[in-house]
Amino acid sequence: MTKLAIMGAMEEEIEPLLSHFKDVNIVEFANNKYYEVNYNGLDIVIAYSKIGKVFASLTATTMIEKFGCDTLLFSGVAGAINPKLQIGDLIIADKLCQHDLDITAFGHPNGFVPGGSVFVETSKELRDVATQVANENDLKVIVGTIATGDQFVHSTERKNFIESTFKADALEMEGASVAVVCDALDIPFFVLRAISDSADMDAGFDFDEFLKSSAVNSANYLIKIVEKL
Ligand SMILES: Nc1ncnc2c(CN3C[C@H](CSc4cnccn4)[C@@H](O)C3)c[nH]c12
Repeated sequence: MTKLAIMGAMEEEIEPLLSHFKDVNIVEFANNKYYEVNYNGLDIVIAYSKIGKVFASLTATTMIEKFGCDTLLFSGVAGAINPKLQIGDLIIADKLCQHDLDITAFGHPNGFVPGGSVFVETSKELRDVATQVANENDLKVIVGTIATGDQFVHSTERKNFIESTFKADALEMEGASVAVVCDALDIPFFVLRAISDSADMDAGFDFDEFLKSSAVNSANYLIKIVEKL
């Protein structure tokens, strides 16, 4: 029986999801709150990790190892790199990387450490469900590469580095952590983001303006995917 983990990084990314459920049981653990619900017979654990790769790794690991989740979906917002991505647009990750992981001093490529890999792929099965839902609901969704790093990117210089180095389509601060954890624990996972800004000098202003509406875009699409699982 599937037990689903639904994760975000910020409260604003999870709040639009939690509002769909009643009878929520709250479990406090490791300085965080985990919300347990049952939806159409599906046991679901929902949490927002707090910002960044370390918190995201802790939450993803907890949802799998402590709560016994066997599938993990991430919903949230992201900065756009691919110019086809406008604010509010949806992107599903086919693979993710860490743009700030750098031991190039030892001849390794950006995003690589021994024992790891530059890119981690998401679950094709979950992506196929998502694509079917997008087609059924006439939703425009891009499938692409998402780059993760422990920084809010707000400069074209950093954005261009990420684009040229990883050919990434969007960037954020948690997805690749979830990818490494789920890959290591052999848990199918899926990362969905809606664009909140363009990671350039206006990113901070756009982010503040569009966080909520973009988080709702992602959450509404995710709920439709959950209903298909
Ligand atoms: N340009 C960008 N660069 C890096 N990441 C992002 C994201 C995705 N999320 C949003 C949030 C920004 S930091 C944060 C801190 N305090 C308040 C709000 N956000 C962090 O969880 C990563 C959207 N746009 C991004």
